[in-house]
Amino acid sequence: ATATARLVPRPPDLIKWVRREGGFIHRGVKILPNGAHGLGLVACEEMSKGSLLIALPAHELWAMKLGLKLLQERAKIGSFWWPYISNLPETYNVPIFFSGDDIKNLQYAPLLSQVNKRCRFLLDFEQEVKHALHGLKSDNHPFEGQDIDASGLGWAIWLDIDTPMMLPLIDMCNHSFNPNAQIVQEQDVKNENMLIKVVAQVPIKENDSILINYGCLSNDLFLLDYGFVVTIGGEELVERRLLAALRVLLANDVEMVQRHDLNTLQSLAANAPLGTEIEASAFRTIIALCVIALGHFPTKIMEDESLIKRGVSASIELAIQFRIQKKSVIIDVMRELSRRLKSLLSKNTSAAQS
Ligand SMILES: C[S@@+](CC[C@H](N)C(=O)[O-])C[C@H]1O[C@@H](n2cnc3c(N)ncnc32)[C@H](O)[C@@H]1O
Repeated sequence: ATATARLVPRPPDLIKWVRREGGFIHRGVKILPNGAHGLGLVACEEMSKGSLLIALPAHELWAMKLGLKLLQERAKIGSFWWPYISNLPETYNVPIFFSGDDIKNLQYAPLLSQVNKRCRFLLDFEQEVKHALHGLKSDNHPFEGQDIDASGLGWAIWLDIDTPMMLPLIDMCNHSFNPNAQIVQEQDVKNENMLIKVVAQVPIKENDSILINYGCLSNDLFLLDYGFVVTIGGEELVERRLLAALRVLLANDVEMVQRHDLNTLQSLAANAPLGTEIEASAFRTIIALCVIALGHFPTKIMEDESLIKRGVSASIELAIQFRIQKKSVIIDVMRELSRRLKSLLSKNTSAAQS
């Protein structure tokens, strides 16, 4: 999503519209371009922890299922929802819009099965809607004569995947796993309606982006639902629980295991806590798991690179880059563990010789 790729090139002012409709927006909150993330909300002044940044006015449609309703509204220029809808990206760079060739190029099983499932659903749905609308005159047509196809439905449904709500302005917030703001829902004291607010979770400095956590999703789902991936690979070389589990499984001396606390067993820095032999077996097992994981990819990195060179759509390039990154993380782990294994074994040999 970029600043220019809106449904309307010069959309009406969303902030003004939300305020006019009774919503609250902190005076320091602005919509600004946010690099490769498209538009985003930015703090133009310091805000303390707990500050109310946005409160949407209670409105039955804020919490309404989107989908077809959005498509219906998209047809009505100047409708109540127009300032919101016209600010939405025209399309989303997500695999729902992949073509058949793109899907073949992707060749990555977990994503492919999701894409196929969704595409099949959209295509079936397109047929059903077409059937129901067949022969309707335009003055009777619920979508004002708009052609309702799988891609339009995909556009509408995309918005509905994780947040089954219309959240004008709030949905301008970009994602981070270290968010500085969060969405809270509160019952309005005056009536039954839910109030939806964004509140600063930590102190926010001037010029900071206002970021919320979209959820603890896997990168596969981030790519599928939002068209981006977050940095992969953590600070640790080996997942701590996996390391502890392997050390314990491979050990045959219960007492020796019991002499160590869980933190030590989970730590790669704790040098071979159960002895060199167990440590070497644990490293070999992890290296073998890496080999199996690499074997599950249908392509080699070189093939991925040549696919990109041949020229593919932006979404496919992102998916392929993601696949390359995943493989690189695995290869780096194998390389580092092999190095550690070698040094472990050589220390062992020199200890035995002396
Ligand atoms: C709910 S919208 C956020 C507003 C959006 N940036 C815009 O310009 O309308 C979600 C989209 O923002 C972008 N985005 C949000 N967080 C991101 C992140 N951490 N990295 C990359 N892109 C991100 C992606 O394009 C995603 O599909």
